[in-house]
Amino acid sequence: MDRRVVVGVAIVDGGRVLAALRPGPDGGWEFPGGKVEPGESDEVAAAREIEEELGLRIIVGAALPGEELIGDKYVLRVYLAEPAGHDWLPVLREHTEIRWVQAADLGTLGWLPADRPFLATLGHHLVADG
Ligand SMILES: Nc1nc2c([nH]c(=O)n2[C@H]2C[C@H](O)[C@@H](COP(=O)(O)OP(=O)(O)OP(=O)(O)O)O2)c(=O)[nH]1
Repeated sequence: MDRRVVVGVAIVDGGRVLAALRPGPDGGWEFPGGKVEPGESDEVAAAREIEEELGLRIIVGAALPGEELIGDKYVLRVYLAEPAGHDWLPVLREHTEIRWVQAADLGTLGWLPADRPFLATLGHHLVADG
């Protein structure tokens, strides 16, 4: 069976990315997002999940290179995005904490294992964006 895609959304604003803390024993810092539904594009899933989880409207951009396996059922892709506006009042429906993180601090968070390979490329992008 094909692996289902999980989209992680790297929401970038002013040289920082939004990291979110997933609670629980398998928790850790991650890119907010979730599973792509059958028939849904990655980009539509990304926008839907971010609206659902954080109440934030975003503009979805390019995927970072690569895919990472999560267990034996899922594969993680990470998409760049930016907030559609600057009037966001954060609501946390699935996460216990969020942080805007600059490139130099990316390595200090306890990221989920599948997210770590994306951090170097993301860091370059944040420096260019800042
Ligand atoms: N959203 C997200 N999930 C990640 C990342 N890295 C990583 O290993 N995961 C894992 C954690 C979860 O096991 C899985 C995503 O599941 P999820 O619970 O966010 O998916 P969902 O919102 O569609 O939830 P559900 O409808 O299935 O309950 O992928 C990441 O950066 N973002």
